Amino acid sequence: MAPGLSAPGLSVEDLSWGHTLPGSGWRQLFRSFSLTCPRGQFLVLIGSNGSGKSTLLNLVAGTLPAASGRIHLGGRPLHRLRDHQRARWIGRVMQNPLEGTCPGLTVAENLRLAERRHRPAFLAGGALLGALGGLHPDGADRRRYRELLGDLGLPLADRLDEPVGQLSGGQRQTLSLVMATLGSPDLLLLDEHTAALDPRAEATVIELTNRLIRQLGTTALMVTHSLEQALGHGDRLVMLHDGRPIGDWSAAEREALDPPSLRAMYGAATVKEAPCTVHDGSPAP
Ligand SMILES: Nc1ncnc2c1ncn2[C@@H]1O[C@H](COP(=O)(O)OP(=O)(O)OP(=O)(O)O)[C@@H](O)[C@H]1O
Repeated sequence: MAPGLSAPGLSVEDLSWGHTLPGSGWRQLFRSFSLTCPRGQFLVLIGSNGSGKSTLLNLVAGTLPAASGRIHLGGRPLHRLRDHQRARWIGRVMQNPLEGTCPGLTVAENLRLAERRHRPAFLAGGALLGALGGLHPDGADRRRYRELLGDLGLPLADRLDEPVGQLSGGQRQTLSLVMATLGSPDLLLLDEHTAALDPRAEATVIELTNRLIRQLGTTALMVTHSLEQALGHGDRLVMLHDGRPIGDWSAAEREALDPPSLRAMYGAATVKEAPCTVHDGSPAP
């Protein structure tokens, strides 16, 4: 388990959110949902289709407004911040490699863009000033990026001037991950970020994911459908069903599980009811 796990990380309290169903029905997906992750915890989220995994990430990221509830990150009330303020503290990688990067811009320009997102423009004397200059990376930027990518052992270090549209899906997802973690965000949200990759690229991206999370001490929520990933990565595994946590295991407790036992739990009929509130990865009573 990562060090410093007693510091405040992510806290979701009493979250409610629902959606209309085809026709005129209503489904209350999250009802008084709470989840606490100490700082630096790497939490893996699994669950059947429609169980609310991506929605939970969207609610935490603020891209979907919650009907009610409070979300704090490192003690900051995320639910009260504006989008650009939240973006400073949260890095995110989506499932589709095309979503996290701008294909027409080069690798260096994409990195520059990500850097600016984490340190947005500010007002001084009535004028809007870019905290880090323009979009075009200068010599110092390029040296920094080459060093960063080189230190991470990524061949992208030699491809700074290539348009991102020319990279493979795996390379784009690698770049998305580096971009998402560039400003050392307090929270990293990973939404099935390896699902569209071939096994080799998946292994590269998941290894880099582990390394970056540990290096930066970032709290992370990773959604996956891969039971192998769920059983092999992270400090804690939570299973959602119908907007409720129905399993919550520490890395040590997870060792008693295997893919067939997890798969069996996906069927609601075989699932033991669990309370809506889970804290710190301790086993549900
Ligand atoms: N913005 C939205 N408006 C209305 N309904 C939504 C919205 N976002 C999600 N939903 C609905 O909420 C439910 C949960 O969706 P969600 O994408 O969170 O599931 P999931 O667990 O991530 O599933 P999957 O594994 O298939 O990606 C679904 O029924 C979905 O249709």
